Amino acid sequence: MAGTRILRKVKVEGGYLHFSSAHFITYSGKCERLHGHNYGVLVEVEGELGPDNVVFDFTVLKRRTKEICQHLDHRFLLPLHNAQLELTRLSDAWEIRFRERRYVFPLTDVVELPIENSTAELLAQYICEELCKVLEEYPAANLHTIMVGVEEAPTQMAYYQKDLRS
Ligand SMILES: Nc1nc2c(c(=O)[nH]1)N=C([C@H](O)[C@H](O)COP(=O)(O)OP(=O)(O)OP(=O)(O)O)CN2
Repeated sequence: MAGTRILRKVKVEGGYLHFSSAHFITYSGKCERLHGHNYGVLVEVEGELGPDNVVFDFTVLKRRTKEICQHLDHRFLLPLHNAQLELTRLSDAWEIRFRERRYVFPLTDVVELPIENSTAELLAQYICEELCKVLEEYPAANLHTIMVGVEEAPTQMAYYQKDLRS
């Protein structure tokens, strides 16, 4: 029917869309012990068909998501806006204090993230916002939403979805 809007989805997942990082989160006034995850990432983009009969090019989406994963890979995920942590940037290291606990990580081993906590939810949001910056380089008038999922383990995943039309 003329004028009917058909929405489609493309998804990239698996392969090299992963990162292995160390972290801890704070919750309920407590702080987890330092540990790591092999995180998996998925991205879904929803929209109408573009001029090349694709919603968004898988190849580009994978490559740009991989770049973000590489930025996080083999690093300690430092939540810069966590009010429960006392953070001090030394000349060569980040010092992190939570009550009597004290961690010191070399700057080279840390990725500084503009988030409150390195939960899967906020990591998904961070990756999504970084991808949105990247998408500005491509024609995107046909796109409606983008969703990023971050898998901490096969049993647990968090998603963040953003409306690209508002
Ligand atoms: N909604 C969320 N809940 C939790 C998050 C999160 O990011 N979002 N994160 C954690 C912890 O960081 C933790 O790494 C995962 O906790 P948990 O699955 O309990 O830990 P285990 O791997 O030890 O669990 P088992 O499956 O029992 O081995 C917690 N919650």
